[in-house]
Amino acid sequence: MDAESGTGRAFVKMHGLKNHFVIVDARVAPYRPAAAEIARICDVDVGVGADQLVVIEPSARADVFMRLYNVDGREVEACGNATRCVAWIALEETGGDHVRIETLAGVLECRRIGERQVSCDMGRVSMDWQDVPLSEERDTLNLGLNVGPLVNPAALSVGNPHAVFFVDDVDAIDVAGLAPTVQGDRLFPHSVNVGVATLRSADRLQLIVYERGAGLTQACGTGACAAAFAARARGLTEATQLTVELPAGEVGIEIRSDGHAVMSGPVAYCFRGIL
Ligand SMILES: N[C@@H](CCC[C@H](N)C(=O)O)C(=O)O
Repeated sequence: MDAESGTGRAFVKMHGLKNHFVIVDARVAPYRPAAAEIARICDVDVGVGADQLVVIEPSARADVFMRLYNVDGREVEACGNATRCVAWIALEETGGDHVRIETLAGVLECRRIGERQVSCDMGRVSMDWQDVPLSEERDTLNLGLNVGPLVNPAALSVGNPHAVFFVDDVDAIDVAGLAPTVQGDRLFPHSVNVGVATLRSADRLQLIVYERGAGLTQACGTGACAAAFAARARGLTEATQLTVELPAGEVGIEIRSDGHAVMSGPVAYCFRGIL
């Protein structure tokens, strides 16, 4: 099999709360797709359609290695919803209750918690400006960046970069219209996933995420981790177990005392095919 071309490869399409993934198993035959091919596969008009392309590779440190590409072809470090999907594939293969997934952001521990329900330790959330990364030293808790009604986000890394704005009513915000300006700010040398959140109660957040390289998605797992962590860091809540409501449904986020975010939520199969 040609490592550059996806033609003829089997894939499975899965989603985690309608965050859609084309998943290719490259544990036997290597697969390093070019940006144009990734864009074509993820384009629902000419390809399969997905928010990210996910490639499963062998790992020397964990059960599998998960490689992630955004629609624009950029390889990215982390994806919460894809982690649950790949974990479910590995859990079905092993029949066990626990799998380890290596990513560019580290090795993630994942557990079966029900039928097509997975819990993943997404690692330590960082508010160090160099980890996000930002282009210069700033207070990441109060970044002081304003774009229209979006004011003063927190900046965080969940392996990948996030800016989280808290607003009174997320439904009143034109997230798709405003987020590209945030992403283009010189503070974010690698761009950023933009989350807009409203605290609905002490342990419940509503969140919309405009993802880097994918735009508005129905759910973003790392975005949910970032919003829950930021809500606590800002002192908006003291809850350590939060429910995050995304357009397509809910994930549970536990913020552990060691700073790790543990995300729990569903996975679903859509269909299988040949590229
Ligand atoms: N949908 C994901 C995040 C995917 C990567 C993101 N677009 C980035 O560029 O960092 C999730 O569920 O976390």
